[in-house]
Amino acid sequence: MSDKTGEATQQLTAGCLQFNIAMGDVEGNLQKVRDGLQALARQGGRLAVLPEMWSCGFDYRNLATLAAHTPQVVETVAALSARHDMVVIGSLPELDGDALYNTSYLVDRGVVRGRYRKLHLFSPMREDRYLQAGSKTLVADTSVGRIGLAICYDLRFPELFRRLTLDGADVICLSAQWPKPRRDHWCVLTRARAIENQVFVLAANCCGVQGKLDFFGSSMILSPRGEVLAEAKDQPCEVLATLDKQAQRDYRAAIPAWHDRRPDVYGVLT
Ligand SMILES: O=C(O)CCC(=O)C(=O)O
Repeated sequence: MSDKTGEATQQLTAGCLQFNIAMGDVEGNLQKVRDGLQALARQGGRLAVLPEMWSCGFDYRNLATLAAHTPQVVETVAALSARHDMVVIGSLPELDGDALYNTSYLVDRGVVRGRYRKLHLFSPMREDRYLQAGSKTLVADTSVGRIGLAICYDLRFPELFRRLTLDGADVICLSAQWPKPRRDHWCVLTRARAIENQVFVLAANCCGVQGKLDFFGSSMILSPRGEVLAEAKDQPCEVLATLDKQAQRDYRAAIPAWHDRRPDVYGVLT
């Protein structure tokens, strides 16, 4: 599919942490992540994906104050990722000057390898009034392979996932707070993005109630064939699966949709 595989690990144990995000409670949420990463590490996890805005939720009124904690939160996550020999990905509020972003941080064994600012802000919930949109995609080489990042509503934009795959991602990690009643969209779209790009998709959602919103969980790990390798129910938990990179390469060779594309006719993506 791409010669930029960034191949590091043939068999990768990877997981999503699903929990109930307590609005505004940075220390409480951080403790859930400490516990969850430890549980994943005990089961051999080398890659962990956390939900969207996991440190505090969308507490818009206090977001600038809460975002001021983010550098410290990222430092703590970096220390945990080093201790557990892990790549950890999840979105947090980021304050840059006066601007606030919904930013996914990719931390690899103690080092921040990249940041991705959410491109598509969810206007039905006024995210675009409080936050600035990013303007760049991110695919990074890590100790577990080449990883592309996306956040929640981004899932509805196949062009982004195609771009990440064109840039060599073999795993795409999505942090989300995807509420009821749109579970069917979540299930279909995570699967579609995996199948159409022949990538692994790790999609971490939150669960429980936050204000008026009720979250169904269903964090997912999908194979490049679209098989559901692991799926959470609606309670706090971690889900894990083994990602077989050789099987991914074999499948891409067997169904060579990538080579058979016709961007000369229909696409500007090259
Ligand atoms: O697209 C959806 O249905 C949910 C998106 C969302 O809640 C978000 O991006 O925060």
